[in-house]
Amino acid sequence: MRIFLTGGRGMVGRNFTEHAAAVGHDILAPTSAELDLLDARAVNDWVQQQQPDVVVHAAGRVGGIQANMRDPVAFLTENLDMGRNVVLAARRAGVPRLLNLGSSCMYPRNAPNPLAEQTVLTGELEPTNEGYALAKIMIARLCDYIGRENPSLQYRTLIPCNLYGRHDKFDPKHSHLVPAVIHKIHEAKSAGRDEVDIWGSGKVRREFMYAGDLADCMWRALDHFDTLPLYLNVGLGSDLSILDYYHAVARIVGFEGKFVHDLTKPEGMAQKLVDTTRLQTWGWRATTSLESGIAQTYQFYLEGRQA
Ligand SMILES: NC(=O)c1ccc[n+]([C@@H]2O[C@H](COP(=O)([O-])OP(=O)(O)OC[C@H]3O[C@@H](n4cnc5c(N)ncnc54)[C@H](OP(=O)(O)O)[C@@H]3O)[C@@H](O)[C@H]2O)c1
Ligand SMILES: C[C@@H]1O[C@H](OP(=O)(O)OP(=O)(O)OC[C@H]2O[C@@H](n3cnc4c(=O)[nH]c(N)nc43)[C@H](O)[C@@H]2O)[C@@H](O)[C@H](O)[C@@H]1O
Repeated sequence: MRIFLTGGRGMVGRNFTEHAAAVGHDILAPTSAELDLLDARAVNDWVQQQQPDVVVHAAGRVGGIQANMRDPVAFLTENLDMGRNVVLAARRAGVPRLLNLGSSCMYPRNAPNPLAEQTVLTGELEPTNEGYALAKIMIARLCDYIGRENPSLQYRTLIPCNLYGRHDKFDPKHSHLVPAVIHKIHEAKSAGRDEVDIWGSGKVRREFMYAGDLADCMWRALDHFDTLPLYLNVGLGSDLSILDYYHAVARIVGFEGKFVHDLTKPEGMAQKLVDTTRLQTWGWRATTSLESGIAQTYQFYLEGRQA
């Protein structure tokens, strides 16, 4: 396959290109410096020229709860503009297949957990990431509409739960929970501190999948494109409390100190667990345990610090 991968240098993109299934495929993955996805004309020209068999849209402005709260304008407009430019360029060039990456933030804050695909757009969104979620919903819907108008174009959306893994972002300004906790606990241990702060009560729940598993699912999606529903949740089907993640990282890093709660920090959704019924019927499940995923991510973090 000749694949146009956006976001090829990001966490999802790198896990996708590093997967064993990537061997033998022609993956075109320009960086943002080579192709700015905010530039509609450049994206159109590029797709027309390259004529890929499939587009995998894994670029975006992505970050944890605080980054989303700090910069809702950029999270909305950049994700909307990139998505629109990529999807419309694919349609204009007649690219028959497109795999779009959504996010579990697309679900209403009060939708019943586990979050089923048909509950998108049935209620108000979580305010801490509303801008990002709005953009994600619009691009997923754009993909639906295109398929309705032209059934020969199969544009599908995967809706992953929270992710972590190799090539994650560890800078506290942008990081999601798991890389943030790895960085905090490693720093505390290295400095001989016996206390680490947890944002919030530690009681809210999250479902974190290893990005290598998502990459495996994406490759299966490309190999079985005809069987993909319009929206497909990609998750583990189980979640843990924030405190559980702190304990899991502490075990791997070897930190024996205590945790204190910073209740001034935001908590976001109380729970965000995706319904995996459709995923199971489709025939895929994640295989990396939390311990193994955190150990591999911590190894990656340590290599980055030595470099
Ligand atoms: N991380 C998660 O927890 C999570 C969970 C659910 C869904 N997702 C979805 O998965 C996808 C990938 O996320 P990720 O975690 O891999 O993000 P990431 O690591 O932040 O990577 C984002 C990528 O987008 C590219 N990009 C940003 N602005 C661009 C622009 N103007 N032009 C071209 N490329 C641009 C960046 O390219 P350069 O590096 O070349 O600048 C980067 O490679 C996103 O759609 C995200 O919403 C992520
Ligand atoms: C998948 C992502 O979900 C994101 O929501 P969301 O799960 O709350 O994003 P995260 O930042 O991964 O997780 C936030 C949850 O972890 C708690 N938490 C505890 N300690 C920390 C810490 O040190 N750093 C961080 N970041 N959180 C921490 C935080 O209170 C909140 O309940 C969206 O904002 C994004 O748009 C994205 O879609």
